[in-house]
Amino acid sequence: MGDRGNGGAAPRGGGRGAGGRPGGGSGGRGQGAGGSGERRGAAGNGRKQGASGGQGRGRGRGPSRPVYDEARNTAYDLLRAVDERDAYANLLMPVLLRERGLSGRDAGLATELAYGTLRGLGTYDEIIAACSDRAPEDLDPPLLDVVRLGAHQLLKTRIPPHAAVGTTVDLARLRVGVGPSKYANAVLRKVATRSLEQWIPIVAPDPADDPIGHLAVAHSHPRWIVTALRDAVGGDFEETAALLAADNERPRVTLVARPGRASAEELLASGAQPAEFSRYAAYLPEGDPGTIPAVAESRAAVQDEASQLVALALTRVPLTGGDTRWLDMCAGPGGKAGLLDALATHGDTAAPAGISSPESPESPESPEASDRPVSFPGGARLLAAELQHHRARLVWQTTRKAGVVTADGTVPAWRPGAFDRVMVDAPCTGLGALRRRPESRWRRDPRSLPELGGLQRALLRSALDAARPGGVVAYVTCSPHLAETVTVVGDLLRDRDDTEVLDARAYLPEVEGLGDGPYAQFWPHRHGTDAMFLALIRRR
Ligand SMILES: C[S@@+](CC[C@H](N)C(=O)[O-])C[C@H]1O[C@@H](n2cnc3c(N)ncnc32)[C@H](O)[C@@H]1O
Repeated sequence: MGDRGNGGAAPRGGGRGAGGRPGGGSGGRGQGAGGSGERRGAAGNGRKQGASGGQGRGRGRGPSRPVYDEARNTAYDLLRAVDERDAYANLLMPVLLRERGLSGRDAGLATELAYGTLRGLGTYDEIIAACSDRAPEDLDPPLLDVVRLGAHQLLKTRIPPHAAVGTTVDLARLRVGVGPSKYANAVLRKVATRSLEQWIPIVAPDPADDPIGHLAVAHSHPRWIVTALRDAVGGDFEETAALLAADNERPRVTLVARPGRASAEELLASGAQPAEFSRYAAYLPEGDPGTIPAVAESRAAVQDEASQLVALALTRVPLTGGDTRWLDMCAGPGGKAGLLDALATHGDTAAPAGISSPESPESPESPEASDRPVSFPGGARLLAAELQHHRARLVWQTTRKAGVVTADGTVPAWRPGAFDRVMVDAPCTGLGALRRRPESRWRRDPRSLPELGGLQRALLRSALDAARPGGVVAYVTCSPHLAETVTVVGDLLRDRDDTEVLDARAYLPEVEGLGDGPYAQFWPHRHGTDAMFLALIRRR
């Protein structure tokens, strides 16, 4: 293919244009796969097929009736809902699976196809463009989604090419129309002529000319996100590529055993596997977490390990004086509040080596003389605040002893200096959790950064005011974007002489590779966690 010149991976059609780039420059590369605007309604006239592979159907192309494949139709419906209704894939998919009675292999296939297609569509659109005389953005969005689904199966799964093409053409016939199905067939047969590794150098910009554009296409991320992540890892392109690749992997399911209510050992006995970092965590290799008794009874929950560790780090900072009043200022839907509530009540019952209990003989006589991490003994109470009432209700459901209020953290409903420890898990772009929300990279918009930055600064300012002298604040984002992390903290603290930044890494002795300090930055490619950022700030 000739000079691409445009460089950024962004979805070319289907209305998911966040961070998109103009045009697409796909003209003239096609080899004649024409399309038709013909479109039909929903599925309904095909023969139903239970198995997901689409093999052994003993039919030729053309006049035979298309086979209805529940897994692929479900994946397709999810893609359409994401496009048409701005649905959240991770919320809608479990509903669709339940409604359609899909479980086991078929549920796994539907999920993999939908999520994988959403993650990879930046790359797939470039390849589709190279195989067609029509730019993806000029296709009818339903047809584009079908072709993307087919491309994903051909390029990123072990589904045999004939099954990937055959089932996709059937899907197109049933859901989009006979004419479009011919177009899908022609394009996918061309896509199938090369592997993903062979297509990348053809469709992506030369890395020597445009390294950001190359990574954007090769790893299916919008260009602005590649730039932001490159900056966040310190400018190293190899590490950026590793991070982008990790964003395209399915995240493992991590459980948290809430202290005093469950233990990691109990989760292991229920089929989970030992976790790498948190003493309260366990990994669930397969199956529905809701079937684990401790999870069903809210004594345990699904929670990324970095989320657990930033909450733990806040509780490990030694304090002078009382330590009974904690605040979670942005608590909804309640993941960190659930853990903080249990820690406040029962204490850090499973502290790792390197963390002493405040009473232990090796502790300094006055813990406040040292910044050495300590394990909290229990006996505090959490107040959880959340702006949105429906999210505050979720916090109320997930906590046991905490007080829960619907409140704007920037307009405090509490008096200044009221708390010993404050968590502010600020609203952010969520660039640290792209693995979890497959469509989110295409929805995020860099233009939201200034507004978010203003809110993040206001919340951190209010959190510092809410902490008493000697108290401690954790500023957390699920984004490594520098504009949401070090810039926010740096800007705010420049004007305040009543604060001291602690080395957050010292409170996470079980984790290496958290950066140069004083902040701690988790990474999917290093730790297998979300890219969570933590700053610990002591109020003087
Ligand atoms: C990143 S989420 C918090 C996640 C939560 N800590 C957890 O672990 O489940 C940020 C939350 O802040 C809430 N929020 C946004 N603006 C707020 C404000 N001014 N005051 C309090 N909460 C706010 C959002 O509604 C959202 O629920």
